[in-house]
Amino acid sequence: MTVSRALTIAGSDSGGGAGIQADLKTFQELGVFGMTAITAVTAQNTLGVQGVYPLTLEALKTQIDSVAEDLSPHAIKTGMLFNADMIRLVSQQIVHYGWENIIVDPVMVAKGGQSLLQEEADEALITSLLPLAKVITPNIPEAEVLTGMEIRTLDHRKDAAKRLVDLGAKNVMVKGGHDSTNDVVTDLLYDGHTFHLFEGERKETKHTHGTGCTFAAAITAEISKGNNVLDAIQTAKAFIQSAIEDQLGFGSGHGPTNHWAYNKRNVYR
Ligand SMILES: Nc1ncnc2c1ncn2[C@@H]1O[C@H](COP(=O)(O)OP(=O)(O)O)[C@@H](O)[C@H]1O
Ligand SMILES: Cc1ncc(COP(=O)(O)OP(=O)(O)O)c(N)n1
Repeated sequence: MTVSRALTIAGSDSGGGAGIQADLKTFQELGVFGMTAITAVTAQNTLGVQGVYPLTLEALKTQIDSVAEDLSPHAIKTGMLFNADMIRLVSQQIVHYGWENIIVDPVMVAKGGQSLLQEEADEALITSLLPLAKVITPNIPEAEVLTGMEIRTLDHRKDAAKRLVDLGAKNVMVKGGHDSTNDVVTDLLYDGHTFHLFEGERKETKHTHGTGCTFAAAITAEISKGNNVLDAIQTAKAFIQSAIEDQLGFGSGHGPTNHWAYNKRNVYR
C-alpha cells in the first residue's frame, strides 16, 4: 500500500488555524501523511498577527532537502513565503527535485490585514513560482495584485484567471469568499480551456481564519493521492464548506475553521 505524502512549505501559525497547522490537520483528515518546511514563525491569535519571525534561507533549504531526499512527497503546497529570496529558493528546489504537483496558495495578507509577504516579492511570485504551479488559488485581492486588474464581477475573475494562465499557471482557482454581494460563494476554476464554477452557500460567520490555507491543503492532499485537479477541487470545496459551516466558535476575532467537520467527527465534550 502506498502512503500518500504531501509537503507544505509555509509559515507557522501559533493560533493553530492557518499555516502549516491548518495544512497538517487537513492532510491528516484526508488520509495523507503531512510533512513541513517552515518559512517563518508567526505569533497569532484570532485577533490578528502579533509577530512575524522569518527563518534563514539555509534553514528553509535544509528542511526541503531533508524531506525530498528520504520521504519523496507526492504533492507540494506553498503558503506564506515571506519574501522574494524565499520564493526564488523554493522555485529552485522545485525545479531541482523535478516536482510537478505544485499547489500555490499566494498568501499575501492575513485576515486581520497584516502583511505576510514583503511588497517586492509579488514579482518573484509571478516570474519564478507561478510558472511551476499545477494549481494556484488566489483570493480576489491576491488575484488583483498578481494581475494588476480590478476584479468586481465574475467576468473580471475570468479575465484574471486567463491572465494567470498566460503567465504560466496550469490551473487557476480564483476564490470567491471576498465577494460578499450574494448568499452563494462561487469559486472559479480555469484550466486553460474551460471555466468551472464551484458554489457553496455563504455562511454568515466571522470564524474564517485559515479558509484559504485549508482549501489549498485539501486540494494538495487529493492530488497527492493521484486524483485529477477537478476531482481534487470538488473534494476540497466540500471539505472547506463543512469546516466553515460546523464552526468551532471560539476566539474573540476570526476564529479557526473546523477541520474535523468533513469526517463528521463529534469533538465536543
Ligand atoms: N463565508 C463563507 N461561506 C462559505 N464558504 C466560504 C466563506 N468564505 C470563504 N468561503 C470559501 O472558502 C474558500 C476560501 O475562500 P476565500 O475566503 O476567498 O480565500 P481566502 O481564505 O484565501 O481569503 C473558498 O472555497 C470559498 O468559497
Ligand atoms: C502562517 C500563516 N499563513 C497563512 C495565513 C493566512 O490565513 P488567513 O489570515 O486566515 O487568510 P486565509 O487563509 O483565509 O487566506 C496566516 N494568517 N498565517
